[in-house]
Order: sequence, then structure tokens, then C-alpha cells
Amino acid sequence: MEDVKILSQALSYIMEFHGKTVVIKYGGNAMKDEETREKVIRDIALLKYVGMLPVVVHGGGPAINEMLYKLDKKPEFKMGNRVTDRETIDIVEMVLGGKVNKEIVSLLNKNGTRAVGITGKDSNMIMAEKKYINIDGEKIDIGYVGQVQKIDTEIIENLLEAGIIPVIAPLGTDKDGNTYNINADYVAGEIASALKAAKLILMTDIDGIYRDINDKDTLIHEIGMEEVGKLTEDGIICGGMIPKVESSVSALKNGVEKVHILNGQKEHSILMELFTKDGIGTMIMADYREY
Ligand SMILES: Nc1ncnc2c1ncn2[C@@H]1O[C@H](COP(=O)(O)OP(=O)(O)O)[C@@H](O)[C@H]1O
Ligand SMILES: CC(=O)N[C@@H](CCC(=O)OP(=O)(O)O)C(=O)O
Repeated sequence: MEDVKILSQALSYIMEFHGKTVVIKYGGNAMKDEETREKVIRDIALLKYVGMLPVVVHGGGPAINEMLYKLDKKPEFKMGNRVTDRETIDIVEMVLGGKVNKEIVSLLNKNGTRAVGITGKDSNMIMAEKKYINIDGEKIDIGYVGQVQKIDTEIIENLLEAGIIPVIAPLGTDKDGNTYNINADYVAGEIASALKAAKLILMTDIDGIYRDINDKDTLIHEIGMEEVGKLTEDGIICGGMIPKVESSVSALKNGVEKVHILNGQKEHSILMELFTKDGIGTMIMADYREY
């Protein structure tokens, strides 16, 4: 009886999300294990089968690091952004636009969907400008790191209309044809906003947002964006979670209905989050009120 209830609930969610756009950011830490990677991709293919419109934006920080080490270069970060010199931007482009992007495309295609891999440079989809880092009031130049100026959604919409899953590497360009390395969390948020997506899903290697990261019982299941801001001010949300909540809040302000932060290493986390009543990660909403 319980099984029938769960199934009927899942079906009602499937009907509710039919035809809706879901932007999924698949982070490099979440995709490290090959076996789980296959399962995540199968779940994304399943979303497509049940009539949703998935758009994948991927990271690949660990894969870039691995390649840098192979080439005797040491990865360096400032405020969570990779210091990206001339040589590094070429490596970033090869690893993200080549290796990682095409691996995801192959896996999706192997699972019966049609996926096309592009970077933000294709069709000038992501126009970017140089991003400076502010440390103690000082403006620091960290090379070819960008921030999104404008997203042109035409190419994504054309792919979606043709029944294809767009797989996007977080690279941008400017009017002079420079290449910029952009944090994938921000790219996913901006693309979700520009598409007015129903959902933005950020997949990482932690279950969601914790009130106390050392106490697994403090996972937040639902939260409003105002409280997320407070938790960041209080230092409870820090490090790599900051770009995620910043891009979440910006997406919600721009009309995205809900954001989900999930552990991509947990089996069927996307399906569990979207198609069960309680979910398993953290859901952020624009207008959450605690009753
Ligand atoms: N309140 C919090 N709840 C959960 N994780 C947090 C929190 N504050 C900081 N973090 C950190 O954010 C990390 C996720 O960001 P990051 O490692 O950059 O993810 P990814 O590489 O998958 O994009 C977690 O592993 C954790 O160390
Ligand atoms: C500017 C900057 O830091 N860009 C990131 C882009 C990849 C990314 O965001 O990957 P994850 O989601 O796996 O961390 C980088 O070079 O690592």
C-alpha cells in the first residue's frame, strides 16, 4: 500500500513537471566516481523520457587539476576562483570543452537520449567580462577568469525544441574573442535565470546545506532565500557553498521556481529529490515561510 502511495505521488510530480525546463549543474566533485556518474546520467536521461527538458551545465575542477599536475603546473585559487594564466586557459578549455563535456555527452547518448555538447563560446551564448577579485579592498587580476555579462538562450532553445539535451561547459567569450573560465555554479544560475527554468539543481558531493557541517542531523531540507543570506552573513555557509547559494538566490530572484542542492554521489538523488514528498537534499525557495 505504501509503495502505491509513493508511486502515485511520483506520477503526480512527473505530470506537474512535464514540459518544464530543469537546469542541472553537475559538479566535478560529484562526478568523480565512474559508477555513480553512469547512474546520475541515467537519471538525467529518465527526466527527458518523462517529458522534462533537462539542460546540463557541468564543472570539472578536479579534472583540470589532474591535467595541470600532469603538466607540472600547480593549481592555484583565490577566493574559490582558479588563477587562470594564458597557458591555464588553454588547458581549462581542453579539459572542460573536450574531455569532460564529451564524456557526459557520450554517456547521455549511450542511454538513449540525444545530447549535444557546447561551450558558452558557441554561438556567443555566454558573453563574459574579466572578473577581478577583491581582497582587503585590493582589486586583484587573476587572468582569464570571467563573469557572465549576458546569456543568449537561442541555441539552447533550438536544441531543446529539437528534442536534444544541451550539455554546456562553463566558458565564455567577449567581443574580441577572448576565452574566459567561469565558475560553473554561476553559469548554471545565469542560464536557469535566462531560460526562466522551473528548477535549478546543483549537484555536489555533500547532501545539501547544514546548519552545522559537523552534525549530520542539521541538514536543512527547505529554506527561503532570505534565511540563506543570513546563514552566509553568519559564516555558517562558507567556502565552496557560497557560489552555490549566490547563484541560487540570483536565479530565484529572476523567476526560477525552486533550487535544489544535492549530493550527486548518492544513488538516484535527482529522482529522490524531485519525485518524493520529503526529498533528500536542500530545497531553496523564494518565498519560504516556516509554519
Ligand atoms: N553550511 C554548509 N553546508 C554544507 N556545505 C558547506 C557549508 N558551508 C560550506 N560548505 C562547503 O561547501 C562544499 C561544497 O562546495 P564545493 O566543494 O566547491 O562543491 P563542487 O566542487 O561540487 O562545486 C562542501 O563540501 C562544504 O565543505
Ligand atoms: C573560475 C573557476 O574557478 N572556474 C572553474 C570552472 C570549473 C568548475 O566550476 O568546476 P566545479 O564545479 O567542478 O568546481 C575551475 O577552473 O575549476
